[in-house]
Amino acid sequence: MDSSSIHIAMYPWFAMGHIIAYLHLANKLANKGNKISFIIPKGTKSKLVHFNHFPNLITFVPINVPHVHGLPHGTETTLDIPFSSNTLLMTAFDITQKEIELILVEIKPSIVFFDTAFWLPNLTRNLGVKCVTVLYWVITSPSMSFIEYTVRKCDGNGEVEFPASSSIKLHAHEGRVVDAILKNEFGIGISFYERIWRASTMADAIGFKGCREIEGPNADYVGNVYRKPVLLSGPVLPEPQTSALEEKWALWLGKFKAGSVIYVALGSEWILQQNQFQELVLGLELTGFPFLAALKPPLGFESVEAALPDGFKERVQGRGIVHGGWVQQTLILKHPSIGCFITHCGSGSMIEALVSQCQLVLLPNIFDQIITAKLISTTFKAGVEIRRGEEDGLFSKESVSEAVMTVMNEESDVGKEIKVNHTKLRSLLLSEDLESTYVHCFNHKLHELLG
Ligand SMILES: O=c1ccn([C@@H]2O[C@H](COP(=O)(O)OP(=O)(O)O[C@H]3O[C@H](CO)[C@@H](O)[C@H](O)[C@H]3O)[C@@H](O)[C@H]2O)c(=O)[nH]1
Repeated sequence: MDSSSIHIAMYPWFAMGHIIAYLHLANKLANKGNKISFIIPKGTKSKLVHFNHFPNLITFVPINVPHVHGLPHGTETTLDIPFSSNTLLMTAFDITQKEIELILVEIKPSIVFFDTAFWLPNLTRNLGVKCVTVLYWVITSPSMSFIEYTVRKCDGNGEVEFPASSSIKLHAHEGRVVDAILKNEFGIGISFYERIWRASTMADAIGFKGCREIEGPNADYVGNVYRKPVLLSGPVLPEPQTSALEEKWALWLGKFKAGSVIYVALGSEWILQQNQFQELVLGLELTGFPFLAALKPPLGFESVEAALPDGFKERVQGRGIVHGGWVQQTLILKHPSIGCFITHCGSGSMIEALVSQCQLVLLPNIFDQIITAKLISTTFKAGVEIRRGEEDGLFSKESVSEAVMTVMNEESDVGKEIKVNHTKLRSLLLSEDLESTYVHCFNHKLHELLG
């Protein structure tokens, strides 16, 4: 390690969206010569090694996830459980505190990146060396600033000016999702918002994945609220995977003409109700386009096959697949046959979507996804949201098909406008200097934090 390199430890929340995004950042920082100790649940390693481009500098530090009553044995990430059980997994995450302290004492990093582990800054006080903590959010800054603004508005305490570009109107069902962030328990005796508040108050600096060109001054708003330095890492574009697309997908996708296949994936957490699962796949059928849907089995089902509508499999034979397992999303999005991506707008998928050539259809579920979907569909007009009931938030097969047809119909003016706007965002994100400048400044700021 040369004198300008830093030893950084990273401990993201046990969600693949967080872990993978942290690993992409680890690659960018390793490329600058820094050494990273990447703490992960031990069973996730096999899904992550392909993303590690600097095995000489990025070391996985596997830990055991403690068992918590109510979670299936062996649960390690949100991928393994329904969303409603995330609070139990968060309890398990909090129980790792002692093990994390022992690891930090042993490896003595100079900087620790963390997100939902609000207790982590306290642990670094006893390491015997200076250690700076960075609360690094892979959740976008418009989402975080929206939550902070909502809290301050309710308290009648809006002394920090809110970025006007982010004044967002929510439907009734979306408002309830934001309310849950503020009120529901997430881990024992603490809400998600209180976690955010404690972590932001305790950290030495707050970092965000993202760039001002797309997300505006939202990160600065959050920094001002907590009076903390803000670091922006830039979009942290995924590095190409070191593996090739699985042959079965390459062969299947290769059967269709360029830009004709709809790819659907709703991230690693969202488990649909059976009715919504069926409306989604029936909507795909209705479009008449070929499709590949990578979905978790709906609530109460062991497999996706068991939950399909009657006769569906036979009707879409040869042109549609509903797959219940993990797929190589970044490689699928690069396949020339894919023309449309129905995404839940998780921050990882969104960036992958924006740098792809696909038309975007948006189906958000939880709070940050809702804010991101509004930014992309309303501010940038680079995607179309699937219409849902104002009160119940439900979508129908007709609304799924309608959104897809809007962007896939070559005669549609809206579709054409969306393509142009998406191309602008893609060009911005892929422009030669954008990412390298952000990473350079981010690395520089880390050195400044160390004094
Ligand atoms: O079959 C799959 C499914 C997902 N992925 C990858 O897994 C990541 C998923 O990340 P993301 O799109 O961010 O979705 P979630 O895992 O659902 O994300 C959680 O974490 C995100 C980051 O905080 C939040 O934005 C989301 O709201 C939250 O659900 C992406 O890189 C995908 O490419 C695959 O490779 N294969």
